[in-house]
Amino acid sequence: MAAPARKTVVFVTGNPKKVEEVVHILGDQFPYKVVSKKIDLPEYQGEPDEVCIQKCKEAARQIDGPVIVEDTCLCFRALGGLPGPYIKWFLNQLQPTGLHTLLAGFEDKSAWALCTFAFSAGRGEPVQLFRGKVEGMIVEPRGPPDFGWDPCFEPDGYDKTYAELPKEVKNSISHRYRALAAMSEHFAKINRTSQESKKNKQDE
Ligand SMILES: O=c1nc[nH]c2c1ncn2[C@H]1C[C@H](O)[C@@H](COP(=O)(O)OP(=O)(O)OP(=O)(O)O)O1
Ligand SMILES: [Mg+2]
Repeated sequence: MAAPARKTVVFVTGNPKKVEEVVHILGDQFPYKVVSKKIDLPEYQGEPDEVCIQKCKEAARQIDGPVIVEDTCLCFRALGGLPGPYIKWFLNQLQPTGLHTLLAGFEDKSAWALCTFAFSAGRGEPVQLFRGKVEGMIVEPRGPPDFGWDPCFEPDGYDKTYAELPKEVKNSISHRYRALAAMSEHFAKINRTSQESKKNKQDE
């Protein structure tokens, strides 16, 4: 018998680099078939969880079916966690070099990258969040400027920036990897539970 078709979930993002990494990280292990749709959702303000919930509700409203979205923060310890969810505007105006200079007056160059994925089964359905965090340092940019602030973020335990690390390495340790691992684990658990209950019914 053919395997049942996997359900589809739409990853809504305006950022093709995120899509590349998500596809690479998930491979075909994820219970849903992920397709991406390029929509620039509003850049909401607030705490990271709140931003993600609003973003996901808007995506579910537009797609009218299962969706995932994600929001990425880069938080400087010396600045009390800013730019955080506003990193996109800081990066646009300052480039990675300027992000490093922003900390010139501070001894503490530590930062953390936080990725939050949000899932909703459809319009009006609840939103579930999955988070991944990586601690590191803000350094003078090194490596190819292919993706956002990658050249100025050096994850703890490595002497290379995200931009200098091979893609396979970034994608096996990153904030995005960790958040996706949490999301995959959640859906794998749901799948196991529903298969067990099906089996129990058959055995009755
Ligand atoms: O792994 C990353 N490595 C380097 N830079 C990154 C990464 N992940 C996001 N970024 C950049 C993109 C954007 O300048 C900001 C997050 O803003 P964020 O709103 O989440 O992304 P976005 O607007 O580009 O795409 P989306 O349509 O999914 O909201 O940090
Ligand atoms: Mg955005």
